[in-house]
Amino acid sequence: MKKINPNINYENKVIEIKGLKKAFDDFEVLKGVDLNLYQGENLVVLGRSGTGKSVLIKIISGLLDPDEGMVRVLGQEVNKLKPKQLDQLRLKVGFSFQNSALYDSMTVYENLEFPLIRHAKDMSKGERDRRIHFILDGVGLLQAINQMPSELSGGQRKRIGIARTLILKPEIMLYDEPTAGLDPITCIEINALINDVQERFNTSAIIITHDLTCARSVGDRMVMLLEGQFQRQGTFEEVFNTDDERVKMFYDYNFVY
Ligand SMILES: Nc1ncnc2c1ncn2[C@@H]1O[C@H](COP(=O)(O)OP(=O)(O)OP(=O)(O)O)[C@@H](O)[C@H]1O
Repeated sequence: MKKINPNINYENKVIEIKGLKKAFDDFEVLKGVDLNLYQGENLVVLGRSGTGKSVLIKIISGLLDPDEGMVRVLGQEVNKLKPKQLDQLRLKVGFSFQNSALYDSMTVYENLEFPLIRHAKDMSKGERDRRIHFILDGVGLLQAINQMPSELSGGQRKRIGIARTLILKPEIMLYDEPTAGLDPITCIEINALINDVQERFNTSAIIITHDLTCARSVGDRMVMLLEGQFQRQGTFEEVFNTDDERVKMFYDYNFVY
């Protein structure tokens, strides 16, 4: 269970969402979602498969347009931005995908250098080198710097994927199912890393997960998407202390086999 985090700034909303709606044909996925992410906070978004968690994250990162509602990220309304402004904003929002998607033909070093060459064109080779060492040290994998992704375990690849997202120093991290497909011990390590990233790099984060052990250990707050809306939110206990059968089923699925 996570301790109360004194570093969250509840005066500063880094993401603010109001009345967000999104449908595909006549299937309404998000039916008027309100959500705030505060600076320094790790917010967990829970929900069964197909409830619209990924759609939410895609709208936040400007990959999908909302049908209705307001989505403000770092003070900017995402769907009102011109393509160049959106590109600039995206550099401040790190997206850690489910399958870390490293480039197999590049070493760990080259995987981390690639986004810097592309997006930080003024950075000298020496600065890039220092940044890569700093970030790799931060995720505990400096020793893997010259290895190929194929030589790493699933958990290590996940760490490098997170490192690659961190390399551009994002203010917000979006983690999509960070522990999916990992064994329980590696899950614990990734959960610890997510908390470490929050502390060391001062990031705010949205973590999408089905894994309640992950939710409980990384979430300062959690919200549960049920039938297109956040119907439960608060601490882990506040979310799950309910007679709502839909919520109980979600809990039982995780802890009772
Ligand atoms: N581009 C799209 N076109 C049509 N339907 C879509 C599109 N993207 C998502 N959907 C539908 O929206 C619903 C929510 O999808 P989403 O991927 O957000 O679910 P999820 O909660 O992330 O699920 P999971 O936990 O399985 O990843 C699904 O029914 C999906 O089929």
